[in-house]
Amino acid sequence: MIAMDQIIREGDPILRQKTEKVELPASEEDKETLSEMLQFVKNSQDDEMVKKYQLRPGVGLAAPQIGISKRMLAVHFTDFHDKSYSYGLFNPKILSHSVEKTYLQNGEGCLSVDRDVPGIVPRYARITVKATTLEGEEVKLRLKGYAAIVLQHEIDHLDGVMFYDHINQDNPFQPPENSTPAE
Ligand SMILES: O=C(O)C[C@@H](Cc1ccccc1)[C@H](O)SCc1ccccc1
Ligand code: NI
Repeated sequence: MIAMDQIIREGDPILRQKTEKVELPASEEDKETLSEMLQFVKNSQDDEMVKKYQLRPGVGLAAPQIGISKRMLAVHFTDFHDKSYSYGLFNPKILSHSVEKTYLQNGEGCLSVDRDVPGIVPRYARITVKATTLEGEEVKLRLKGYAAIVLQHEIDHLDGVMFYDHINQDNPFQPPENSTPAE
């Protein structure tokens, strides 16, 4: 079971590396790792598990955050319209995105960042992502709003990008042009 002491924190160079594609069909080892990542995210939303193992709640986890520089991530969340997402994804790739941007009005956090970094994080409002699921299925996900934000946050991790890299340093709370807050 993945615990918080296995989560890599900012400052570790692995969080700034571009990850390697996973060879498909995925090995049993890679499938086991991705399955454990998905289970960690689910556990982080279970009150008893959070209390028992001092977990920090999360909606996603990328492989570099547990020290593995591979293109795989797990997400488990319900968006603001009660649509649920639960995936382990190999080699996710953003095929296209909107010009329009969105953002969370309270900014973002990160399981690898043990400090508040205030500011608006501009994200594409709509994205199309292709990937291979933990079950080996090729999927094309058309995402908007909160779901688009979560996947962009996690895919950023696979490219060594942290959420605060996107914050406007001159005016952190200035909404980006052509943007609406996620709802
Ligand atoms: O560190 C991670 O990658 C997991 C992040 C993902 C994330 C943060 C902000 C916005 C979108 C995705 C954690 O989920 S941060 C904690 C958290 C928990 C519940 C809801 C939002 C953020
Ligand atoms: Ni993060």
